[in-house]
Amino acid sequence: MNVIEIKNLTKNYGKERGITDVSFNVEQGEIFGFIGPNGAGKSTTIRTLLSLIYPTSGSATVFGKDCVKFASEIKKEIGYVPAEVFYYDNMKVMELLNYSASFYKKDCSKRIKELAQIMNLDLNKRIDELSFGNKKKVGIVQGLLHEPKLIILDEPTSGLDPLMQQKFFNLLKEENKKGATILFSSHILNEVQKLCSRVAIIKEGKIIKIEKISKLKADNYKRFKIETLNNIEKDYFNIKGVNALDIKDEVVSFIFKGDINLIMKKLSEIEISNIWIEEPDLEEIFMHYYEKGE
Ligand SMILES: Nc1ncnc2c1ncn2[C@@H]1O[C@H](COP(=O)(O)OP(=O)(O)OP(=O)(O)O)[C@@H](O)[C@H]1O
Repeated sequence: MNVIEIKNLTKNYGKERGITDVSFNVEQGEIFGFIGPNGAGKSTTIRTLLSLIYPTSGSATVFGKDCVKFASEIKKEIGYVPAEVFYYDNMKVMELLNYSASFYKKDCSKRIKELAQIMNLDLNKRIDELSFGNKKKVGIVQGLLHEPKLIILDEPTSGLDPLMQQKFFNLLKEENKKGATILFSSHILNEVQKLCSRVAIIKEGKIIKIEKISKLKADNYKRFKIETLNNIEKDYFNIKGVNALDIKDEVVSFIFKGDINLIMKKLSEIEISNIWIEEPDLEEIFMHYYEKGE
């Protein structure tokens, strides 16, 4: 069963492009990633799903219900963590969370305390005393306190330190084990890979690929920078999977996609003095692979 079904969803902001003909489904029990560079249309898609904005054309359903017609009913089942959180500064964290909980007809007080403990959030602080990261944690607790069946997260990790990100990911995995379906939007491929089973990739308002993470992982993108002891022939690295090749004197750099053994063999045949192997960011992968339709 599909918890989310998005069909040919288009949203224009006047003459500005928002999203164009976006279609994808999220199955029950999935952790589904939604990735794309800044301005690609992730927030627009999510905000349309939540009826915070209305589609220009196309439709979407959540739990089989049209997201515009049944907006208020659907909202009770969704936990939403927005990309940016704005609060009334003079409220205490606990007051704010109790206020949020009052929209759901159940006692959320135990869960609020549990979540605050997991996320290391002081419930007695005033909102205006909190750092950006701690405000983000308030948004996370606010989104999860009613134990929603569908969790929608829009770039939720910005502002969280690596330890807290890990705790948050564990929390999401637990919610998922308990049965929650998760839509996780991000522009960081690496974090989506850690958590999700499938991803939709959006670029300039259009879905360009829907892929299993296992396939993306097999693609194994790496950025190489190598310092060689001798000058390298221009076409030495001209092999399948190598992109953005740049050779300047003894410094060679490129992005590689494919069987890592192939490139290691190539490297073992030349004398090198230094090497850096890093994860390319999503922008680079988009620029050098998806744009070319590889
Ligand atoms: N309120 C608005 N008015 C006009 N244009 C908008 C509005 N909100 C978004 N857009 C445009 O819609 C497009 C998609 O933006 P959106 O915020 O959905 O992208 P995103 O993938 O969430 O990016 P980011 O990671 O930067 O938040 C962009 O071109 C943006 O400029």
